[in-house]
Amino acid sequence: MKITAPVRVLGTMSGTSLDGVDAAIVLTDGQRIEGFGETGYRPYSDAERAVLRAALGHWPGTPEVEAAAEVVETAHAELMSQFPQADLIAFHGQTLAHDPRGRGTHQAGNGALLAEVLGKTVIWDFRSTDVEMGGEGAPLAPFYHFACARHIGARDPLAFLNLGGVGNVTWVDPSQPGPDVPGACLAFDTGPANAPLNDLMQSRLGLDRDEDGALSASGRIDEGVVARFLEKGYFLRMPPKSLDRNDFPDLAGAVADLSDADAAATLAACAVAAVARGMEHCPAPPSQLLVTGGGRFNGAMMAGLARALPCPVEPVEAAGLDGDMLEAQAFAYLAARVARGLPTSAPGTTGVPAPVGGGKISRGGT
Ligand SMILES: Nc1ncnc2c1ncn2[C@@H]1O[C@H](COP(=O)(O)OP(=O)(O)OP(=O)(O)O)[C@@H](O)[C@H]1O
Ligand SMILES: CC(=O)N[C@H]1[C@@H]2OC[C@@H](O2)[C@@H](O)[C@@H]1O[C@H](C)C(=O)O
Repeated sequence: MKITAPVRVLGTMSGTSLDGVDAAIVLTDGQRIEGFGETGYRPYSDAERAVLRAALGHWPGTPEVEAAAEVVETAHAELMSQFPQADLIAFHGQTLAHDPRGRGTHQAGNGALLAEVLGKTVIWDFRSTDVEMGGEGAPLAPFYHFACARHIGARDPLAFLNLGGVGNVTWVDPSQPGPDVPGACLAFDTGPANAPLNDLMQSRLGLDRDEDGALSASGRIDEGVVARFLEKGYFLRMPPKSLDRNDFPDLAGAVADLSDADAAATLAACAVAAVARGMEHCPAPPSQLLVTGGGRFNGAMMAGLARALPCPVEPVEAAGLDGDMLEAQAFAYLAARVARGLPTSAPGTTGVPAPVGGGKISRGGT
């Protein structure tokens, strides 16, 4: 479909936390955000999550990935069918393995199949082209962060932080003419965010997460563990740079001897310290840090960020945005850009040598 005016794009995202699929409608022409529409969520069942978890780190062609793809496709088809009003659909899929400098990047799920089942145009496989062109393939939300900065009327540089399973930050200068020009965006993954804490809660207490960060807030931070964590090579690399969910396998072992509360406090502090270290790369001090993703509900992480950073730290809701849906919206926005032939990443966001548009377009119906 050729976009010339704003269309209703349904964006979907299945994040590294493996909790479920988010869906959100954005009215956009791929440049401006004209409005927001309905949203939805389809959680994975425990059995489905186990299939996804078993496929983490595996590559296409393995039975683990095939089983995961089926789970992802079924969940997305169910959720997407609840949005008959969508003109266009964005399907991110589930990242199972991400190794941009080695084997590439893989998001499970076949968008062509979804296009056929739903009878609508589906845009998918957003990351491969960027990686093929020498980029990190992630993060991809930054161009949408730029559009959000414009949408909320920001004039001074600001930063968006996503605290999902992994953390990623985008420094944005909304006074630039577009997200792909040099100096408009600097983005990268900050480090592990909720994933190690979730894994700790699961293995020690059989819980999915540290609700509101209560356990983290009750413990004592082991500063030695945090200091050793910051010595990892990843933090010495200049951005742009990206991570796979399980790129810090030693972190669980580093808190193994601590009490539940102290281990949780220390893992939350590692997530915060990684962000604070990352923010040192900002080209100019941001006027504020707007936090999206589930970690904005973790009181210990938010308090830690407020202590560590010189600028105000607030959830994106403070600016009228929806922190539960921002990433699903981001892929809706990127799909509109793909449909228009506009770039979706740039040297400042993924390290790709020149702005590039990713995404496969699969047409459904007649
Ligand atoms: N009320 C809450 N209290 C504490 N933590 C929470 C709460 N709600 C969500 N979280 C944390 O946020 C995580 C989900 O965040 P989100 O949905 O942003 O991640 P994701 O999109 O799966 O990951 P990514 O952005 O890395 O792909 C949960 O797994 C949990 O750790
Ligand atoms: C390879 C991949 O799926 N990366 C995710 C992950 O989750 C957070 C962080 O790591 C970010 O790089 C990215 O997701 C967001 C939505 C992005 O591309 O902007």
